[in-house]
Amino acid sequence: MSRLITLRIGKQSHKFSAAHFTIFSATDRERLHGHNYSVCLRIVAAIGPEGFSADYNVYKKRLQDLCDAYDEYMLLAGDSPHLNIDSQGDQLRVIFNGQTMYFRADETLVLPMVNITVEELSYFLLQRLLDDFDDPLVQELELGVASGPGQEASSRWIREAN
Ligand SMILES: Nc1nc2c(c(=O)[nH]1)N=C([C@H](O)[C@H](O)COP(=O)(O)OP(=O)(O)OP(=O)(O)O)CN2
Repeated sequence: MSRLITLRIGKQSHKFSAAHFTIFSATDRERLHGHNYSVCLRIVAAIGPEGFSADYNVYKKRLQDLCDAYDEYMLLAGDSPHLNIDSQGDQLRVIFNGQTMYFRADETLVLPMVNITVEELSYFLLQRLLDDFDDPLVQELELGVASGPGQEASSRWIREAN
């Protein structure tokens, strides 16, 4: 039987500030606003022979890099069926329900998700973490994103049994 432990990582610096609007339906959306999103990670891993499991410094750095990559951007849901997004010189033109909005292209990220919600962000950031992940001791990862205190969603990866 392997000895499993749980590591929880979520430093104060593991956050990013971004602007967005949640889309509720084809005709209903929030006004543009921002959040200080915070990101945390739960790691379930087998303990190794040296008395530690996953080196948390590695994951602290990975979370920080992820947060830095999305900090101070306007986030748009590139897979939303309700948004029409096209490039107009140095601007992105976004049409929602007949309303047109323009955002600076270099300050906007169009992300592959259907909505900019904590649910979608947690899944997206977890996939980015898994993109170059190769720690055989790790059995489970759960990445949480909070848009403020008390409102968080998380997405989970579990290693498949061989
Ligand atoms: N299931 C989800 N529901 C909602 C999400 C989400 O990501 N997943 N997001 C939002 C809003 O973007 C966001 O929460 C804004 O809400 P609002 O109440 O205006 O303000 P705060 O988040 O700052 O929360 P306070 O309680 O007012 O401090 C909505 N729903």
